[in-house]
Amino acid sequence: MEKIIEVHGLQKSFGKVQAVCGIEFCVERGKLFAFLGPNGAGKSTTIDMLCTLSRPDGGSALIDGYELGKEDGQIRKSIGVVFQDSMLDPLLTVRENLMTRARFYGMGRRELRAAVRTAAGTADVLEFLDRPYGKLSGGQRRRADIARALVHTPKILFLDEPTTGLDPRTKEGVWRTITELQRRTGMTVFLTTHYMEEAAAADHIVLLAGGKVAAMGTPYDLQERYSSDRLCVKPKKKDEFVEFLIERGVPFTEKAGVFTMKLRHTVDALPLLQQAGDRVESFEVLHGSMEDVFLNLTGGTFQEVDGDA
Ligand SMILES: Nc1ncnc2c1ncn2[C@@H]1O[C@H](COP(=O)(O)OP(=O)(O)OP(=O)(O)O)[C@@H](O)[C@H]1O
Repeated sequence: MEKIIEVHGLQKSFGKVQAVCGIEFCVERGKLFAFLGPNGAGKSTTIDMLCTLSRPDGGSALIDGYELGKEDGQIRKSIGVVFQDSMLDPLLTVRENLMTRARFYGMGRRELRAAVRTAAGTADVLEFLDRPYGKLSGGQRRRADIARALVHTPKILFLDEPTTGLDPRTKEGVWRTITELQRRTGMTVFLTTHYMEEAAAADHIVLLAGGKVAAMGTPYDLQERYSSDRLCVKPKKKDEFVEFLIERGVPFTEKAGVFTMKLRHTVDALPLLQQAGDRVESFEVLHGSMEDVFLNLTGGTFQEVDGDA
């Protein structure tokens, strides 16, 4: 697979605060890449450096084959960026905003109109193209922000928390726009998000904590390594079930009459349930989630999860 972003030992400090501490990672071309981490982990600082907005203190990065710090003009042509705070003029219509942006790229009149039409179609803003940006709803604004970032058909689209602050339905709509545009155009999308269901849809994840890479991999890899499935059992007789678990040395927790046991693999529930037989009134197997991965890795203990059952 071809790498479109390669980051080596990137560092940035603000006074005594080491925001980014020598991170290393790659992003493959055409993928949906999620950059995760708790507040203050260093995500925005990293994005600012990769987007040529702030100068790294050390390390290097190649973006679409161009060297950060030496070929920044080329990098700016290769990327589109949607920041947490919008850059559009509230008094201008969406079309006027997009035209203004497109002029930066030295397009001729015809090319300009076509670029605006394509970006508007891709980001699903055609319906309100001639309305002032300041009069749009939160979800419409986010789509217009995305259209602005697409106007010069970038190879990489950076989205810094694109769905934060939107109601669940609007969030779902904006998220659909992003995933559809990524699938249709094959564009590389570099996303930061605090929503784990969005992260779970990514092709690859890098999780940052305290300015360092805490983990990386596919959502599946991370869930396998840093979360565990759980078997929850409601027994017929509590005392008998406790005895059964202790006899077999199975660690458990109990809350309101429901016993929870960690599983290394989902199928490990089967022998335990078979042995427990009619001691069990009801049960369910809960799968490890990206939420668990995030909490395990950012809770201060960077330990791989051990299955206990
Ligand atoms: N311009 C700045 N001046 C001083 N400190 C800064 C500056 N920008 C960021 N920091 C500090 O650097 C650290 C990383 O911040 P950053 O904004 O990159 O985190 P983040 O992962 O993007 O967080 P969030 O999820 O809240 O957006 C934090 O401790 C922050 O306070």
